[in-house]
Amino acid sequence: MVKQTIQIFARVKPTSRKQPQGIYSVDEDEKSVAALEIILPRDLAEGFVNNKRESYKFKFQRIFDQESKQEDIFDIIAKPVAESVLSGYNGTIFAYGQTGSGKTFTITGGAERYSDRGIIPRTLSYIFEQLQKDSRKMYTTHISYLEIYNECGYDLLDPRHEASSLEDLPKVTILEDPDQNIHLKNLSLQQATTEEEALNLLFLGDTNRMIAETPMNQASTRSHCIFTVHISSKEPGSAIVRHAKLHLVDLAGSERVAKTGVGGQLLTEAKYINLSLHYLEQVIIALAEKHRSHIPYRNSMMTNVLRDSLGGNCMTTMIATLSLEKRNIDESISTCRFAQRVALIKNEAVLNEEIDPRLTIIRLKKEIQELKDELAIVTGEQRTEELTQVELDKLEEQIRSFLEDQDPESRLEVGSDMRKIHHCFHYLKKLLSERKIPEKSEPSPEIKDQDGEVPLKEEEFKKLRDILKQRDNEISILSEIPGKRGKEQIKYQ
Ligand SMILES: Nc1ncnc2c1ncn2[C@@H]1O[C@H](COP(=O)(O)OP(=O)(O)OP(=O)(O)O)[C@@H](O)[C@H]1O
Repeated sequence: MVKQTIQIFARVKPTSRKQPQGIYSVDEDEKSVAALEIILPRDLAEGFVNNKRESYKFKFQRIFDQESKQEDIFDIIAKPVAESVLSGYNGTIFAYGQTGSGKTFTITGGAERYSDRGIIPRTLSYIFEQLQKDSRKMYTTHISYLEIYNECGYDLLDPRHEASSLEDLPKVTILEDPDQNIHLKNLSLQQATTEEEALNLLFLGDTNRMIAETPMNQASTRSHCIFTVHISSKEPGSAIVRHAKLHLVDLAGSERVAKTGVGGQLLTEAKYINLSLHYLEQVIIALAEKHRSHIPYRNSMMTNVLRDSLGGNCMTTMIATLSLEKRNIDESISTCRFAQRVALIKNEAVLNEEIDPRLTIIRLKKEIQELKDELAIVTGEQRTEELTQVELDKLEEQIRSFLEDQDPESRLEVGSDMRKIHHCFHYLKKLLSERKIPEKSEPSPEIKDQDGEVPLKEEEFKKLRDILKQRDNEISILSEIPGKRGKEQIKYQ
């Protein structure tokens, strides 16, 4: 088991306009962590969150400033997570930040240059490279791509996506088993045997992804997307299979509704996004609190799906994307605050191992066959599953002649074949049930007298009474004739 708090990183998006001096500073000198200081411009400070403060300082594992390359992001953030997924642990990387701060650029990448490839294509490339190198194990890789839009789940890899409108597509729903494991109904798992196949699935999903335009961002994604790589591994000959999932999550923009200046459908979307991010925040607050027993995962689809990634069996990393321009200062501070809370959450990642039932059946079948072969050598006859009809008839004939035999010493010899022994009992039971079994006569209970002695039977009693009577007579005769008494006495001596 690996116990670890959620790792938090910050990435600052390059600004197109000339950046006013002193909006933020990065302090990398601190030993294990880096600090990002956001300095409030004088004209903004008044009426802001806390107008007495002039700056806000936030700690991160590392801060990627405007010049950082996609390659650095992969090497430092994603590669260690991909490595632990290859060893059998669950992993999650999620990007959180306001619209246009670079979440999609970081997770998926930009389409213009090859070097702009983001975490997903680079991770796929790395994973397949490692799988090819490792000949000790057999691996299977599947991809799923889930979009959560207005609290409903959609399968981005559903081939009907292009032909149907979103409402006509089957919704992905959450099922919970008795062990509280989450299963997603209607979310397909597509096998990918090569990097190319996996990349094609990513492109297919991205094409299907919901895109809407807002005044703030010309191509802003209004949904949460979870790209998942499922890896199973097994050593040849072993029945133990390891399963690990890697969630790469691009959340919808975290900005507050009021600022985006949208209405109608987009306002509805924004409310849903805000609500689900609010629930995400609630889960994170609950997890960060000590001794809190109830975590409100069930409030939204996203927190349900990411249940393991937040406070569960997973190694999780968050990337706070920041667009540190003057107009975005408040959103940037709120993103950093969110990250500080996330950093308090402890996860416990365990190796996800299970015994493959199919392989166990194959192994047991092989073992049974070997035992049958051994038995056939010892008994000289090939053992089949059931006794044949000829064998059954012969056995029943044997039982009947045993029952008819009057010799008390006679025996029923069927050998050590358990199938024959069982059949004997069944057959005897059948015979007994067909015949009327006489009811047993109850023996008369022995009645004890007051002294606890068992009374004599009537015949014995009669005999003894007669003897007693005879003795009485003799005594009375002897006592009547005194001379005769002495004579008798002499006679007995
Ligand atoms: N680090 C970066 N380097 C160069 N361009 C970037 C960087 N980050 C973002 N961009 C560009 O900024 C624009 C907005 O970025 P992106 O679409 O990734 O934002 P987002 O946070 O995903 O927004 P949304 O919430 O709408 O999904 C894109 O054109 C993207 O190419």
